[in-house]
Amino acid sequence: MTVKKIAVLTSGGDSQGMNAAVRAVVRSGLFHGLEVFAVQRGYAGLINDDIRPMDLRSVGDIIQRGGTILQTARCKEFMTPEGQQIAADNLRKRGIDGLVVIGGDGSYQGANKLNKLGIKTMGLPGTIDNDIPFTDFTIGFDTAVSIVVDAINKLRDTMSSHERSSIVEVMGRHCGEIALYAGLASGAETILVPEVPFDLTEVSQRMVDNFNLGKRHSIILVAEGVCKGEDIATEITKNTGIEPRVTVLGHIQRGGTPTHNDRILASSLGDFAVRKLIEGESGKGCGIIKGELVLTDIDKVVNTKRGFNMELYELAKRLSQ
Ligand SMILES: Nc1ncnc2c1ncn2[C@@H]1O[C@H](COP(=O)(O)OP(=O)(O)O)[C@@H](O)[C@H]1O
Ligand SMILES: O=P(O)(O)OC[C@H]1O[C@](O)(COP(=O)(O)O)[C@@H](O)[C@@H]1O
Ligand SMILES: [Mg+2]
Repeated sequence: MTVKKIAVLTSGGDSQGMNAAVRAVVRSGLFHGLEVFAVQRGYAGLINDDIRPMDLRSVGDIIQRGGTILQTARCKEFMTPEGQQIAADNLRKRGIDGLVVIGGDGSYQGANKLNKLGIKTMGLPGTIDNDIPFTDFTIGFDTAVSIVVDAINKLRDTMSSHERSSIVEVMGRHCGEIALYAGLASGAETILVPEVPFDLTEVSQRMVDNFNLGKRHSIILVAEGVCKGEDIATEITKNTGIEPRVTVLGHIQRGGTPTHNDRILASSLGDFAVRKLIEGESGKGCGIIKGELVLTDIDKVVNTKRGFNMELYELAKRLSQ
């Protein structure tokens, strides 16, 4: 049986493009004759029954906005079977039989639980971390990388004027994708990610060699999942006497207007999720692989670790000599 009433929520860390995805789900659902509801504050809103009907105008003027108009939450209560049951019951009592969850790997775990409780659930990859498998990119990643690259451009100006080295700590909870892409795009000499072991003595020596080779500055990009940028700086100073300046970009990476890539990805995936729900699919994660929209069992998505692109990593290393 196909769905008649669906809901959409955003969960976990917000990401640029979540609004574009909400807009796509609402407008595509209405276009196909469904009733569409929005849940405020992710899974917390499901438990608190904070659910409202949406119309075409409720998602006007949001495609260009960062953050999420539906707000988001990290909800402990939803981690319990009792919380999940309340959430499913609140949807059911309104006759809502389909749910689109826009969030990261944690939110996918929650979507999987709701699917097992009989709610037809679709996951949309919304996180800056790009840590979800079975999609080349997550919504927000492109914008976050652009922000990091822009910041490094600025740092280069001052660092090269002083012939200094810079350590930039970027987000990525257990995942080095932001560091990898931003590092390659900004010409960082060293990229430190949780997926690849490294030796700080070698990293320190590389910095010294770079200056001896005539470089006027040196950039180390470290994913927060490795350690704090300050810890790397302390170690480098101990090894070499060089005093790198540390910049922690923090939540700046999660704000601002989404790039056109993120808006297009969000629009395509939001519409895809709705069409697949109508076709009777459920318990799937939506993704894009080599330009093609794909569905993968959400059970498989949450039980698979995303692979790391060693080719790009090696390329960044070769080109930053
Ligand atoms: N194993 C799980 N079972 C049920 N719900 C979960 C699980 N893991 C996470 N969630 C829910 O998803 C929310 C968002 O997850 P989180 O990891 O914080 O962000 P993200 O989805 O961006 O990775 C959590 O606060 C929790 O409510
Ligand atoms: O916003 P918070 O709660 O400080 O969380 C920070 C975390 O959220 C992220 O920005 C996004 O991660 P999630 O998608 O898992 O929420 C991580 O890169 C970062 O570690
Ligand atoms: Mg996550």
